[in-house]
Amino acid sequence: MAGRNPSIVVVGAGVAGLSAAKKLKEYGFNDVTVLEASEKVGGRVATATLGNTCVDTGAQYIHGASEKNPIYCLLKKSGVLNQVPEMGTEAFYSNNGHKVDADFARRAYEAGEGIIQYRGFNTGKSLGEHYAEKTQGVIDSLQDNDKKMRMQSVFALVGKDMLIDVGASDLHRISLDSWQYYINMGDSLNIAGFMFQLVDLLLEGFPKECLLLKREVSKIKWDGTFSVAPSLTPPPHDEPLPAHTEAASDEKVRQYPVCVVCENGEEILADHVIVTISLGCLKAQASSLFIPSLPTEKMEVIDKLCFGNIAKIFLEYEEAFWENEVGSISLIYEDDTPASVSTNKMQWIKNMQYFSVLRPKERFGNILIGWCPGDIADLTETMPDNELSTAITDHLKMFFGHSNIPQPKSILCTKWRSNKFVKGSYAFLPVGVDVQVMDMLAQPLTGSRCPDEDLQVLFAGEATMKTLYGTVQGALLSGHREADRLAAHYKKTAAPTSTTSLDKQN
Ligand SMILES: Cc1cc2nc3c(=O)[nH]c(=O)nc-3n(C[C@H](O)[C@H](O)[C@H](O)COP(=O)(O)OP(=O)(O)OC[C@H]3O[C@@H](n4cnc5c(N)ncnc54)[C@H](O)[C@@H]3O)c2cc1C
Repeated sequence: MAGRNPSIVVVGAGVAGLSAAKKLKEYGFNDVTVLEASEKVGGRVATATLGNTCVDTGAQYIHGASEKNPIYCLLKKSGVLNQVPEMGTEAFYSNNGHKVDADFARRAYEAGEGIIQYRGFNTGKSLGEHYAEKTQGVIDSLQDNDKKMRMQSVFALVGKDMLIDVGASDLHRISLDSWQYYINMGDSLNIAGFMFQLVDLLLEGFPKECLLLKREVSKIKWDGTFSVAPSLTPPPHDEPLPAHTEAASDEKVRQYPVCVVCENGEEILADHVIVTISLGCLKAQASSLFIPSLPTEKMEVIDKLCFGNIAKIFLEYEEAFWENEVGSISLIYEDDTPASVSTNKMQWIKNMQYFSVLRPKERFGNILIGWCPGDIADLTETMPDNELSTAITDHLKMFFGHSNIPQPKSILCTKWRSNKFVKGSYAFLPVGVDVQVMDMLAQPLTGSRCPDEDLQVLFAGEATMKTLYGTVQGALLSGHREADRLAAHYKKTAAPTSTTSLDKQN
């Protein structure tokens, strides 16, 4: 196969799919087709309109805003980061209707973060077990009962926020060893309202005709021999149609090992397919999507890994009821304890403890984003807007200690779990599963005729990166990894481009 111009299909136009396609083009592969099921590109980097504003319904933080992070570098180079405002201050309120001393809350919060961000190495324990044990140690060491209570409630807040970071419903389900290979690229930077520009940057220079929207892939047939008559063989997208010559009609029938079938009946033959659909979609469809079926080990990994969910609830107000410099509002239940950090659908509102402010006001108006995790996010997706709006308003009134908090003029709740083409937010590692299984998910499938050489089905996407899963940079680098794999296969080297220097860091 080496020596011929391979046909490569990329399934999914999220960050992983787009970055794979862009990198393949940079390597000089010129028969690359991206098939995207929905009518938009970007996947979990997404926007929606609220009032007159465009909001990021998916990713909005650069986790690790440093030169080590290719997303940070890309957005910095393009000037996007110059538009991002300061984060703003943190405000804390208690369910007694009082403001909590921000210095105390911040210090207690940092102490809790120090404990919860522990990286376990083959402990086999849950994050919940570890967190309850270590925070109890700190609380026991305090003399003052009032301080014990206050500290405990902030530790619980840290635990609840962690559920949002992971997309889970219970700290006891999350493996303490989740981050043993994780690359810490630095502090997080909130770029709410600006993340989507990343998608435009990834699309730059990518031929539009190679990107096919509303193409839901329903079958990936591999390890076969598929062919079209020579005259029907489609030319690479950026080449003109060949003149119909003697040589062309003498050409042998070209054979491909892969046939990608779309829901609309279209079939695209390929030498390689890079599958970038989410773990949530793999869980739902892997058993019927691939013909022949995926190997048992890969199916087991898909089954074992968890795919969480979070909801972002955008609340737009006529006037802000928070102070101008505030960037986030945290709500503390005084009787919460770190040992009890898990969700309870009957009391779902108790997991609406974190609100970020969409800044700057001049650009976005008065918008708060309420966040909630796991099964609470699943629940809010199903709730009518007016019910959500009333419950959240009453909740805020209780914490702010006054009744003149208005109803939002508009509300928008994300629906990632019910999104057929995503089915949740991001992957997480449950207790008892070794994070190295993500390497198995990333393992390509080779044809049975020539297993050492015949790369056919490749896998990218955030859940295939044990060092960076759940992030945009994880998705981007997984796409590059698979493009590099094909380039190595064909012994190609990348043409020097603007993004190449970023990739070298990895
Ligand atoms: C609410 C939310 C907040 C987040 N916040 C952050 C954050 O602040 N920072 C951060 O770094 N990360 C964040 N993430 C995670 C980050 O967005 C993802 O890790 C990343 O975008 C995943 O990219 P991907 O390409 O792997 O997958 P996806 O974005 O899911 O792309 C897969 C694509 O495949 C398409 N597809 C699915 N099925 C088919 C099919 N059968 N045929 C064809 N196409 C198909 C989908 O439509 C989709 O476009 C967040 C995610 C969510 C949901």
